[in-house]
Amino acid sequence: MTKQVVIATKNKGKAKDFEALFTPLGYEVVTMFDVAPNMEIEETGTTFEENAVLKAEALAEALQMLVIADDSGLAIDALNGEPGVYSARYAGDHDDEANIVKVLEKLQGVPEEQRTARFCCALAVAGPQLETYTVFGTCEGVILEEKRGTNGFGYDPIFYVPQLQRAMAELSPEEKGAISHRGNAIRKLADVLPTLI
Ligand SMILES: O=c1nc[nH]c2c1ncn2[C@H]1C[C@H](O)[C@@H](COP(=O)(O)OP(=O)(O)OP(=O)(O)O)O1
Ligand SMILES: [Mg+2]
Repeated sequence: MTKQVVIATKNKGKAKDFEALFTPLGYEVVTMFDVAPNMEIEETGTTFEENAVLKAEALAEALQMLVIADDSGLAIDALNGEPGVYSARYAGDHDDEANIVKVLEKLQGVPEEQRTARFCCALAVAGPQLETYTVFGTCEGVILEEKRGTNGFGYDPIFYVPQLQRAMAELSPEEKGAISHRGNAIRKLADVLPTLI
């Protein structure tokens, strides 16, 4: 029987990222679409960690199972860390295209050397009999002036990865996982995960 890992997300792009990361480790990824499609979890926290904990604990409580949640976003230096924890709602309601347009407008005229940014990812692990804990991963980059590539999701088309000289949306899911904030956070879970699931 394949081991399953439950992720408290309703973001299909994130789910794909997790599949690329967990499939090679022998886990099948299960999301809220499979186990709690009608559940809404409000993200009332002011940090990535707080929101990740909220999501993980709510779903773990509902399912009485071990759950991982991801709260993530983009922090742009020239915008004092915006959109940050509000990344999904920056231009309204979960509209990736509108969010990108807003970022590009705000950065209009800002030169390349001042367009530095990082993706952040807090993962929370929660479950019955388990004290919830979190890990954090980041990925450094530069905000492009226009979109490049069609892979990934969210802000990937405007996030340039200097290390690979490509936009995040020009990477395969495996290439992204090797350097991404999400991949870096998951690698911090690698030691404990087999003991939990
Ligand atoms: O690898 C990434 N590549 C591009 N964009 C990304 C990435 N990682 C997070 N992001 C952006 C997308 C969204 O605007 C926000 C996450 O918001 P966040 O609340 O964590 O996720 P969500 O609401 O889309 O799904 P859910 O809460 O159900 O997991 O940051
Ligand atoms: Mg969300």
